Amino acid sequence: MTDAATRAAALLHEHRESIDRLDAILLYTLAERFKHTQSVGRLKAEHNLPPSDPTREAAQIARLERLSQEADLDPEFARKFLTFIISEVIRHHEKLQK
Ligand SMILES: O=C(O)C(=O)C[C@]1(C(=O)O)C=C[C@@H](O)C=C1
Repeated sequence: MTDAATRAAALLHEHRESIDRLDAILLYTLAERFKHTQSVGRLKAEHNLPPSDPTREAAQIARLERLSQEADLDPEFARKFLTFIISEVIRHHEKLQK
């Protein structure tokens, strides 16, 4: 291997270590979020509240779009990501209401 290729391989390894560390953070963060939403789902089921709350979602999306601009992340990606997670949460809430 040339020096340049060795340096590139070392850099790739470092980036991949960071990526693995960040993926773990994302996963644990998501698990913690789901613990809170499970509690919300139980509360909603106990009090006959609807699984989804579009007003709350609109506020969350607006906030995330603002944050993603500050964080230099594509706001459209942030919106799709949150919408994907919330749709899974709503599915869990609906199951609790059956
Ligand atoms: O805050 C709520 O009411 C929730 O049920 C949680 C949550 C979310 O995952 O953030 C999920 C569904 C609602 O439509 C809005 C928000």
